[in-house]
Amino acid sequence: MSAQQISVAVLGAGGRMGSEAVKAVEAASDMQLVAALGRGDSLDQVVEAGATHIVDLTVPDSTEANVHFAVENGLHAVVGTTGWDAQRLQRLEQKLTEHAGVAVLIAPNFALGSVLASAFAAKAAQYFESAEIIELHHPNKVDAPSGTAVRTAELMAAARRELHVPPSPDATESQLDGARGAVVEDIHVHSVRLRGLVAHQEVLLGSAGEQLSIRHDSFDRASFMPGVLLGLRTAASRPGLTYGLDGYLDLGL
Ligand SMILES: NC(=O)C1=CN([C@@H]2O[C@H](COP(=O)(O)OP(=O)(O)OC[C@H]3O[C@@H](n4cnc5c(N)ncnc54)[C@H](O)[C@@H]3O)[C@@H](O)[C@H]2O)C=CC1
Ligand SMILES: O=C(O)C1=N[C@H](C(=O)O)C[C@H](O)C1
Repeated sequence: MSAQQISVAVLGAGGRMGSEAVKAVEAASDMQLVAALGRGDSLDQVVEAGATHIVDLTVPDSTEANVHFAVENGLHAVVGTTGWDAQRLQRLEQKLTEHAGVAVLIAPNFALGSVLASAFAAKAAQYFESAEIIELHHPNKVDAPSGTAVRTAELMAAARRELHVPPSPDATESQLDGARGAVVEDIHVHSVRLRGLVAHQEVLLGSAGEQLSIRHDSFDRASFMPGVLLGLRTAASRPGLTYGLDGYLDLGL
């Protein structure tokens, strides 16, 4: 093993994403897969195997404990699992202050096109009256709205606040529960679950007489793997918490 090799443990290795990540790490000449864990496996295996990095692609209920374990053991973590709300992020930041030099990347979406689409949407949301998000996924997804949609809404809302853009106009007075979707920081988010889909998102922006749609489609989970590898290659040089793969990219937007 060369000195520069990254020793990776994949958590959630039997899942849709985890199994892709196992293949991607095995195919990377600068990485070595040292452990592949599924539900019920002891995290101690990660340390015993000599991992320097973990990739977490598990479930929202498990990810926080997995990442805290990694940090406590001095391992860098690249995390794609959803469920990282403000409280979890805050607890993780606190934990990282006790373990200087350890890096965690929480990436709601590893696909470069998706990261770009969210960044474009945030910029564009400053210039339109109305802004809503539709996310569309395979029906086996356990969470709604998607982590990507939540992050996109947060970025859009922050950008709109910066320019004092008022909330989107909406005259709805009565509705069936859920008819207007979930509301994330004033942005309505609609979740579609449909057999045949993988991971898709459309941001709709409207002003008088015009509409801009910003759409991204992942047709295959291979689309997420360059981002996973980028995360693994970059993490050690970016100690502390990074939320969003855009934090490792120079998007200049
Ligand atoms: N950031 C990104 O680009 C992407 C993120 N995701 C997210 O990744 C997560 C996984 O998605 P999928 O692979 O589609 O789900 P999945 O259900 O196919 O895979 C999850 C796997 O984790 C295993 N698991 C559960 N708890 C575990 C634990 N404590 N230790 C080890 N393994 C454990 C399960 O048995 C299962 O095999 C979801 O939160 C999903 O939203 C999915 C696609 C892209
Ligand atoms: O569960 C999925 O499939 C995906 N999950 C992530 C999310 O919730 O945003 C990333 C991508 O959308 C695929």
